[in-house]
Parts: sequence; structure tokens; C-alpha cells
Amino acid sequence: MMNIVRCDIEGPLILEPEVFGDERGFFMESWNAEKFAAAGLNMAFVQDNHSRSQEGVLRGMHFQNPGPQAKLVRVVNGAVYDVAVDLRRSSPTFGKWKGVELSAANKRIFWVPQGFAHGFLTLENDTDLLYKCDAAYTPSNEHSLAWDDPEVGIEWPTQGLQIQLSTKDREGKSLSEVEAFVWKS
Ligand SMILES: Cc1cn([C@H]2C[C@H](O)[C@@H](COP(=O)(O)OP(=O)(O)O[C@H]3O[C@@H](C)C(=O)[C@@H](O)[C@H]3O)O2)c(=O)[nH]c1=O
Repeated sequence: MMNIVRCDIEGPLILEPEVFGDERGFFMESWNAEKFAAAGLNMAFVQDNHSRSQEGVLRGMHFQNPGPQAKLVRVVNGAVYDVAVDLRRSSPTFGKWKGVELSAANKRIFWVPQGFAHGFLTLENDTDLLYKCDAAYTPSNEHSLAWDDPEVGIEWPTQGLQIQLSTKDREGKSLSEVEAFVWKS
């Protein structure tokens, strides 16, 4: 049985799949349409992504609008601190964030619904992060919320890490600047 942990923000979920270990290694279902639908995750994925990052890489906080993407995120090598920021304009938790450690060891899967900005900080070298998306990548609709926006105030576990950002993410915007682009529902 998969364990489902709800968050204090309505929407994101932490999924803890059942892991079957034996002398060969382990087996787990990382996605099962019927079982995940029973948990309310009833969607058609259209894209699977894989990124590898070195320790201290911070990618985010990204969102698309129009064309919002829900994401099902997991780590198969290494570890990340993964964060979702609620950018649903009419949500009572607009601007609030949820962070969770995802690792090859804990095998947690993070469900980030549509209308959230998503990003992560890599805690180990050669961290492989896989995620499924329910809408295609459309770069012209993509926006970057600054990872360190003081109004959002994400508490990143940066201690001892040399943070590396893409050019795009160094130019991330503040919450008030991206507010014009967020999902209205
Ligand atoms: C995201 C993406 C990128 N690309 C290309 C564009 C670019 O040349 C190269 C690297 O893109 P980026 O710098 O945007 O990659 P990255 O910073 O890893 O972007 C990702 O960050 C995480 C936090 C997310 O949530 C994702 O949705 C996505 O935005 O890959 C695609 O072809 N398809 C895609 O779906």
C-alpha cells in the first residue's frame, strides 16, 4: 500500500510507495494509473523529464501559464530538497511553500499540482531527478520566480553548499512581479 502524506497547503502530496526488497535489490511501482487515481491523481501525462545535477545546483522556481504543468517528481540517484510554491491566485495559501527531501534512499514521490512554481536544490553530486508532466513544455509561457524571494521566504538547506544557478534563474522575479502571470483559478 502506498502511503499518502497531505501537506498544510491543499494540493501537493508526498507519496511513499510500497518498496519490495529482496536479495536481488528492490521493486516498486513509481506510477500506476489506477492506484494513483484512487488518491485523486487522475491525469494524463504527456512528458517525462530527466535532469542530472551536481551538488549545490538550484533549478527553479519555474511555472508555465498559460499551459500550467502538474509534476510528479522523484529522485533515483542522490538527493534534493524539492519545493512547490502555491501561485493559485484565489488560493488561501497563495505565496506559501512546501519543501520535502526526495532521495534515492527514501524513494518519496512529490506531487506538484498545476498552478504551483517548482524548484529544487541538489544535496549530492550526480543527482538524477525524474518527473512526469501533464502538459507539454512551452518555453514562451515559462516564468521564473526567484528562488530567494524574501516575500516567499523558502528555507533552503544551503549550509555548506556553493549554489549554482542558470542564467535564467539568476534573473528570477519577485512574487509581486510574477503575480500578473499566475494562474487565476
Ligand atoms: C524543461 C525543458 C527544457 N528543455 C531544454 C531547454 C534548454 O535548452 C534545456 C535546459 O532547460 P532549463 O534550463 O529550463 O532546465 P531546468 O532548469 O532543469 O528546468 C526545469 O526545472 C524544474 C525545476 C522544473 O520544474 C521543470 O519543469 C523545468 O522548468 O533543456 C526542453 O527541451 N524541454 C523541457 O521540457
